[in-house]
Amino acid sequence: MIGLLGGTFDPVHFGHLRPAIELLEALSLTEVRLVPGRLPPHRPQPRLTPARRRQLLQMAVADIPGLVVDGRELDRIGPSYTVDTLRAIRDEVGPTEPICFALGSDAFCHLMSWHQWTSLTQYAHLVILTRAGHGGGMPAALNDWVARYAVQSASVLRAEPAGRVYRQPVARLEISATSIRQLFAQGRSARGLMPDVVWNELAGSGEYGYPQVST
Ligand SMILES: Nc1ncnc2c1ncn2[C@@H]1O[C@H](COP(=O)(O)OP(=O)(O)OP(=O)(O)O)[C@@H](O)[C@H]1O
Ligand SMILES: O=C(O)c1ccc[n+]([C@@H]2O[C@H](COP(=O)([O-])O)[C@@H](O)[C@H]2O)c1
Repeated sequence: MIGLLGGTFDPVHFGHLRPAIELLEALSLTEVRLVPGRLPPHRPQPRLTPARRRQLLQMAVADIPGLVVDGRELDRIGPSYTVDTLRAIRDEVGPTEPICFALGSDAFCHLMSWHQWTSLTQYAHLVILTRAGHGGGMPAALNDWVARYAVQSASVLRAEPAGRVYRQPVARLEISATSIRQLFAQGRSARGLMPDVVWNELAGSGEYGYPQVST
């Protein structure tokens, strides 16, 4: 059973990595693939280029067994729709291998606006990760939909290739890429919020406006 965590990763931080590691262990996954999007369909375009976000992600996971980068969305032209990614991965792994697509509870709340959202569970299970600072607010219609597919035991995920919704509690880390970009823009340190190798790279390059040049 493999896991996927899609995102913008602008930049990657411990709020991505720690939940991914906990997911790997809790569901005994063979691997968790971090899948950076090239052209997020739903938000302002990332500050860093696709190539740079891929490079930083690769640096971040280099020493973490079980976490790998899947760059297929960066290599694809057009909006990075998750349904296209899941369909492609399903074709690769075959019809029986369970796939778990994980997403934070904040992202999950917007699921009904995603491209062909009802088809997502044709290809994968959806795993909702608890996210600090996000107090719920799931639309009633989505709540009803979840109730039809939700399972309480991870063993059910293993027994079927796709089609279920599961909640995985993970460490509540109040870290976001938005707040990290703000720290950089203010010339403040973001050390400790991401692997040192990523921090050193970003701090040294002046990306996100760091350090501020005083006039
Ligand atoms: N601190 C966190 N805890 C749990 N899940 C998280 C956390 N940060 C991000 N995620 C989840 O990881 C996935 C990718 O997130 P993304 O790359 O957009 O990071 P972000 O910090 O939310 O970025 P931004 O602040 O730019 O929106 C999403 O499913 C998101 O919900
Ligand atoms: O497919 C869609 O229409 C769609 C709409 C919004 C978000 N997503 C996916 O949700 C994941 C988390 O997105 P984000 O905004 O937190 O980076 C990422 O894999 C996105 O591609 C996908």
